[in-house]
Amino acid sequence: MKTIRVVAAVIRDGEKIFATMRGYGDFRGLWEFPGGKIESGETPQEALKREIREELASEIAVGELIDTVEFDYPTFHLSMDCFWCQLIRGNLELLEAAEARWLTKETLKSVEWLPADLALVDKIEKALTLLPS
Ligand SMILES: Nc1nc2c([nH]c(=O)n2[C@H]2C[C@H](O)[C@@H](COP(=O)(O)OP(=O)(O)OP(=O)(O)O)O2)c(=O)[nH]1
Ligand SMILES: [Mg+2]
Repeated sequence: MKTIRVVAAVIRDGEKIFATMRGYGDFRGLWEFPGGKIESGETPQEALKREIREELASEIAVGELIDTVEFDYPTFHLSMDCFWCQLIRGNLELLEAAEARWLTKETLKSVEWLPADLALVDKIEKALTLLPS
């Protein structure tokens, strides 16, 4: 099975996390973290900054790796590096996504996530619970 290498940005602002809904394709209507496929010659961090420019017309700072998600979809294997990120510049314009929300630990599971994201969302929920208040 072919492996697709993807990077995803978990953009955090205090207690809130930014999530987007896919507006097209097989996963239309499901929620994800913005990002996309790593192109040849790019580091994951470079790919992520490029994707956020392309999808959201914004600049991010890429922080620590949260997790590398490994997930078998029916037609491909997904290997996805997920990073904590912060917005540096721009207004997170939805150039591709159908919808976006800032979610808190209370509302993180109120949207329907892509199947590969469920374990990651658990990890993020725990991290948000441990934030100093
Ligand atoms: N960006 C992103 N992709 C995810 C997540 N979870 C998940 O299973 N995926 C899958 C869906 C896609 O099959 C794959 C790559 O995502 P993508 O469609 O964003 O790639 P891309 O931005 O390069 O878009 P394209 O040019 O290929 O249309 O990763 C997630 O949280 N964020
Ligand atoms: Mg994308």
